[in-house]
Amino acid sequence: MTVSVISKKSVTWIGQNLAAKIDQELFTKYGFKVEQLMELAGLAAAQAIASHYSRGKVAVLCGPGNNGGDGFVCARHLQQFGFNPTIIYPKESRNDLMKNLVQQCHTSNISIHQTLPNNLKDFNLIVDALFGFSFNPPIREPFNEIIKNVVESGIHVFSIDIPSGWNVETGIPSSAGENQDQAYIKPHAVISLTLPKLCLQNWTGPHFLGGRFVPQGLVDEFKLVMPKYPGFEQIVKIDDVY
Ligand SMILES: NC(=O)C1=CN([C@@H]2O[C@H](COP(=O)(O)OP(=O)(O)OC[C@H]3O[C@@H](n4cnc5c(N)ncnc54)[C@H](O)[C@@H]3O)[C@@H](O)[C@H]2O)[C@@H](O)CC1
Ligand SMILES: [K+]
Repeated sequence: MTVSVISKKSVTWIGQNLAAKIDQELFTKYGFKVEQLMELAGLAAAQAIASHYSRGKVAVLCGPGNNGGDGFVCARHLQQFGFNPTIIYPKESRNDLMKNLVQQCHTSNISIHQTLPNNLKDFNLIVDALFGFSFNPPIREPFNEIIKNVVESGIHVFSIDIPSGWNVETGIPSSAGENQDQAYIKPHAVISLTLPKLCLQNWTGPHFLGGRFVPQGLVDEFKLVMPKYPGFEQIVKIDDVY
């Protein structure tokens, strides 16, 4: 599958407040349910992974918030695409949305674990769906230890929306003068959702963009420049080529 490329300069790059505002309006003024957008976000992530990596064993790390929800949806679609996903879900959330996602994966025979498996080395890819645009450092346990182990494993990591542990606007903790003990994901590839966040502006690795669901009224209201998706595609790639 060939993914169309767009220029870095052809979209708006957004900070944490604007990302949260867009999110809120989608659910209030525009009447979306989180499940609807999460399904499209997780599907876009799975499509980006399938376009970029060979089929194999994938460990999907799911956090307690909606970024984690994207991870559960992504795992379901990866299974449909012929991958063999396993979910690692360290901090169970009590809300119905996450409970339903657990049930969907469980009944699809996708195994769900609380801690990293001992055989992590057997996995071909790790999907990072721990934290998205609502992450506020410093990172709390058990996530700091998990991220350290993931980085040490050397396995390629695909991050959803934001590499976990990064400050949403300033990027890796050390560059922001924050605590050096803070672990952070070093992604091999990323998919930004809706619009790319400021933390990735200087990042040069494979960068996908998905989340083709923002209504025109919201685009006009916040004066956003959205990606031009070709045809009926759900993902594009961001590059410096133009
Ligand atoms: N607006 C959009 O485009 C959409 C966004 N979605 C996803 O939703 C994400 C945002 O979801 P949420 O707002 O639920 O938040 P996140 O999933 O980014 O994170 C919130 C969770 O992380 C925990 N957390 C925050 N900082 C922490 C720290 N320092 N240490 C440990 N735990 C910490 C919080 O307690 C909370 O449970 C996006 O990044 C994206 O992945 C999609 O699901 C739907 C559409
Ligand atoms: K993430």
